[in-house]
Amino acid sequence: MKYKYSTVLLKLSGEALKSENEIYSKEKLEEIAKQIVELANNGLKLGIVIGGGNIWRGKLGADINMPQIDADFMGILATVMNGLALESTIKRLGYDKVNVYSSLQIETVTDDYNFKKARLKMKEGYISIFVGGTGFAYFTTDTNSVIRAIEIGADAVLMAKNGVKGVYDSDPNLNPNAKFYKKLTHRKIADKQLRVMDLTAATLAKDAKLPIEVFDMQGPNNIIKVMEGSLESTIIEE
Ligand SMILES: Nc1ncnc2c1ncn2[C@@H]1O[C@H](COP(=O)(O)OP(=O)(O)O)[C@@H](O)[C@H]1O
Ligand SMILES: O=c1ccn([C@@H]2O[C@H](COP(=O)(O)OP(=O)(O)O)[C@@H](O)[C@H]2O)c(=O)[nH]1
Repeated sequence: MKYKYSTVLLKLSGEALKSENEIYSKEKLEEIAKQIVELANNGLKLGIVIGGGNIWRGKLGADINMPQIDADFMGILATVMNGLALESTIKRLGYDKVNVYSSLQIETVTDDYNFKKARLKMKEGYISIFVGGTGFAYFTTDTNSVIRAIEIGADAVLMAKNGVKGVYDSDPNLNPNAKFYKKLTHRKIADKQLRVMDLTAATLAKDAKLPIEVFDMQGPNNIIKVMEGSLESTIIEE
């Protein structure tokens, strides 16, 4: 199958993995992993950044009087758990060439990372799962997605949303008349404060001239469809 891209960085939020009451849905993990395996088997070079929002976000720290920096590191650890859950599901589906690279060195369960090694392994068909975010508090995995995309030489960041098909001029869940954008510049994201990623990530992507494609991953094979170019989405580029 011909895909639009040859190397991508796929950003998944933690929300994508959860069920109604559990931090993990077996069905959702399998649905995501199945598509990732098909894409990798068809030659797409895949880097994946996974968030931690199904388990913990730093902003929750305030609820328990926890300093932001401590709360953020809990969120960083949540991303490690999610990366291991995804790795295990991908391997259970029979695809063994997976590396989990963590910004926090956790030798027992993650691989040590340098971008040159990751690029070589990806040329051999290895999927790179990046966990631990940037490894710094006060950031989010959106920023880490842009950083890792630059490092692996990705053609684009594929930003998966849950139930929203792309970027609008306002929150479509609050404003039924929100206008959908098929195309946008990075600058417009910042200028119009469109909440689709944090401004640090948008600015970094603009400076690196890195395209971002925002799509809704909820839907049968939507991750495959967006790579084939057959899914309506928002493309952000200069
Ligand atoms: N301009 C916008 N375009 C699209 N979605 C927006 C916008 N502003 C706010 N939203 C809201 O942001 C939500 C996605 O939030 P986000 O934290 O990025 O989700 P995810 O956890 O999927 O990454 C959407 O469900 C939507 O309700
Ligand atoms: O570089 C990073 C990435 C993540 N986080 C923390 O980890 C949490 C989970 O990451 P994120 O919110 O990006 O996950 P997602 O919303 O994509 O599930 C964030 O709220 C932050 O508290 C962080 O401190 N630094």
